[in-house]
Amino acid sequence: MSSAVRVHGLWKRFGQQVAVAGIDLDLPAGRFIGLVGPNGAGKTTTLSMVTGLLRPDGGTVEVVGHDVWRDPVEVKARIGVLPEGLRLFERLSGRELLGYTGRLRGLPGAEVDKRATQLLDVLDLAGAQHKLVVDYSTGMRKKIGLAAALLHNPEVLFLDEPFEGVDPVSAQTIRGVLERYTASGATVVFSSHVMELVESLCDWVAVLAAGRIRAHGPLEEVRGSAPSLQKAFLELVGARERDAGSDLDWLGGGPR
Ligand SMILES: Nc1ncnc2c1ncn2[C@@H]1O[C@H](COP(=O)(O)OP(=O)(O)OP(=O)(O)O)[C@@H](O)[C@H]1O
Repeated sequence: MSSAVRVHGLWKRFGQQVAVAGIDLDLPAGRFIGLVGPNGAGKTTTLSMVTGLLRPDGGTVEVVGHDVWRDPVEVKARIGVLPEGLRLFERLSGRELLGYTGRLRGLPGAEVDKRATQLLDVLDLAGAQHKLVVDYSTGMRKKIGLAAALLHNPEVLFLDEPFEGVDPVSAQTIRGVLERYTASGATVVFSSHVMELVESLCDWVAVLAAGRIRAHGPLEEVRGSAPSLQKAFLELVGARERDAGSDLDWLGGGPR
C-alpha cells in the first residue's frame, strides 16, 4: 500500500492552547479519506500543516513522498487545496479566476481554457462564469474553489469542510466530481464533523479529538460493531449521553 500522506509526531500550540498534540498518521493513496472530529478537535490546524499553510512546532509531514516543509514547491505542484474560510480574488469572474489559477500552475492557455470550460460545466457554474466572485453565493464559492483546486489535476486533494453551507443539489454535484476523481486513483482527504456524510463518502477515516488521533483505518474497522459511525464516534471521543435540557428548565413554554 503506498502512502499519500505520512505524518509523524505533528505538534502545534497556540499560546497555552495545544491544538495538535503529536499526531502520527499514514493515509493510503487512492482512497476517499475523512478526517472527523468535534469542533476544536484540530482538523483545520492539522490540514493547514499538512498542506504547507501553517508551520508545525514539531514533527514531519510527507505528501506523495516529499517533505512538505523541506520541499514545498514539489509538494504544492502535486496537491490541490480547498481551505477553510476560502479567500478568492473577489474582483475576478469565475472564468477569470480559473484562467489565472491555471497560468499560475504553469498550464498552457489553451489547456486551461479547455479544463475551465469542462469544470464550469460539470459544477453547474457555466451560467455564472462571467459574474464576479464577490457576487457568488457560499455554495458557488465552494464550487469555484474546488474547480481551482482541481484544475492542474493534483494527485492529492485536501478539502476543509467542503460541504459546509452547500445546498443538497450542489453537494450532490461536488460529490459526483470527487467520486469520479478518486475512482481514477487520486486521493481525497477531507475534514468534516458531519458523520453521515463521512460514512456515505469515505472508505477510510481518521478520528481526531482534542488534538489527538483516537482511531484510524478503513471505515468498517473504525465503525467496528457500532450501528453507525456516529455512534462509534461518540464512544471514541468519550461523549457523555447528556440529558440535554435538565439545566434549561426555563426554556420553552411556561412563564417568560
Ligand atoms: N490561530 C489560532 N490562534 C489561537 N488558537 C487557535 C488558532 N487556530 C486554532 N486554534 C485553537 O486550536 C484548537 C483546534 O482548532 P481547529 O480550528 O484546528 O479545530 P477544528 O477541528 O478544525 O474545529 P471546527 O470543526 O470547529 O472547525 C481550538 O481550540 C482552537 O481554538
